[in-house]
Amino acid sequence: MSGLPVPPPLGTAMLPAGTFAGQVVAVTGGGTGLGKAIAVEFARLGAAVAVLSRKPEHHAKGVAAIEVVGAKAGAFAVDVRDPEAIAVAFDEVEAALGPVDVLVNNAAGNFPQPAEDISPRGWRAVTDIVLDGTFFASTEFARRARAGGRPGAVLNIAATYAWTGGPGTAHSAAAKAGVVNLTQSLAVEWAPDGIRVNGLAPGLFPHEDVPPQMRADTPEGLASLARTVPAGRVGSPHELGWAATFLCSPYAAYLTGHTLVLDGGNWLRRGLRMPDFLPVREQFPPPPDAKDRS
Ligand SMILES: CCCCCCC/C=C/C(=O)SCCNC(=O)CCNC(=O)[C@H](O)C(C)(C)COP(=O)(O)OP(=O)(O)OC[C@H]1O[C@@H](n2cnc3c(N)ncnc32)[C@H](O)[C@@H]1OP(=O)(O)O
Ligand SMILES: NC(=O)C1=CN([C@@H]2O[C@H](COP(=O)(O)OP(=O)(O)OC[C@H]3O[C@@H](n4cnc5c(N)ncnc54)[C@H](OP(=O)(O)O)[C@@H]3O)[C@@H](O)[C@H]2O)C=CC1
Repeated sequence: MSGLPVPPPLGTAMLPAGTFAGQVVAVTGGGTGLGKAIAVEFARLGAAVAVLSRKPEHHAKGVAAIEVVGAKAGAFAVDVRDPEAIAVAFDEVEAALGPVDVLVNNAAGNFPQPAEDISPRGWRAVTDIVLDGTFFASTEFARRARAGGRPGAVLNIAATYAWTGGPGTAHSAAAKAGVVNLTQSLAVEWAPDGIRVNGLAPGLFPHEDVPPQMRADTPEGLASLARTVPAGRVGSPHELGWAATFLCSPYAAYLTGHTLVLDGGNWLRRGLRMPDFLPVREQFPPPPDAKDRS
């Protein structure tokens, strides 16, 4: 045995068919990577899915992937850093598909860089998208659900370095830590309204849309990444979709305020004896065309 068993293939149902029939699910950043995989799993279970993000080319990819599994889809232009634009996008989703029942806060920005090299605008871009964007979208969702007397579910996509921090991720890790904490505050505030708020923290889930600095493109690169994980492999995006649909489903009706880690045991692998320490500047050397911010 060289690790944990492999999962069933893409397309295998985990929850009963129609679990989200008649529901509208909004996924921020649902046109690429993990957001797209999550959107597709909701669609497979009967939801109409709204993709909320900035770029038309990502809208087209998300809608195509959702429609392929036979579900209704729509794409709506929004920058989650702008609360007024979020309100407009929710109006548009309601007009096109109906009121949102499930919100997945998946949109993120990230670029690995030593902390002292992150410019103020770079810091704000990442933390505004990840933490402020999650807050703005969640509160817009909850105000509408409460006004309509509808229950609902919010799922916040975190990362395992939310608990540990880590080299090259000062901005992203701080923002994700805020997201995990926000998940807990909103869960307790909104439980009386029938709104559950949970989180999902992925480990290593490489895919074609992740920015070049965070990619493992070659088979050798992927194999070497897999060897770093106790499970012996990286995650498949549809596995994240299964966890996401479970957390937002009626089968998790008593589960709120929890952030589930899905990482093949990776964040627990620290031992008494570790590989030689590699300083952040050796892990993430500046690209040749990097701006000189000194
Ligand atoms: C190997 C397996 C995978 C491992 C994954 C590990 C964990 C992954 C976690 C993730 O979150 S993956 C998600 C990553 N996805 C994205 O980042 C996609 C979207 N990204 C963006 O849109 C940009 O990168 C952005 C910067 C986050 C936001 O874009 P925006 O248009 O608002 O900003 P800009 O005006 O372009 O830039 C603002 C500011 O940021 C600086 N900056 C941008 N990119 C970089 C970079 N690569 N390196 C250094 N600095 C960067 C940019 O220069 C601006 O600052 P100033 O120059 O004006 O000071
Ligand atoms: N891939 C991995 O291994 C890991 C990923 N994660 C998390 O998983 C989630 C998905 O990441 P992943 O799929 O890998 O990355 P992607 O880069 O593929 O996805 C990021 C998405 O966010 C959207 N987005 C970015 N900025 C904004 C904004 N200002 N407003 C609205 N949408 C925005 C982008 O769409 P657009 O450009 O159209 O706006 C894009 O679809 C993120 O929360 C990430 O932090 C966590 C740990 C590991």
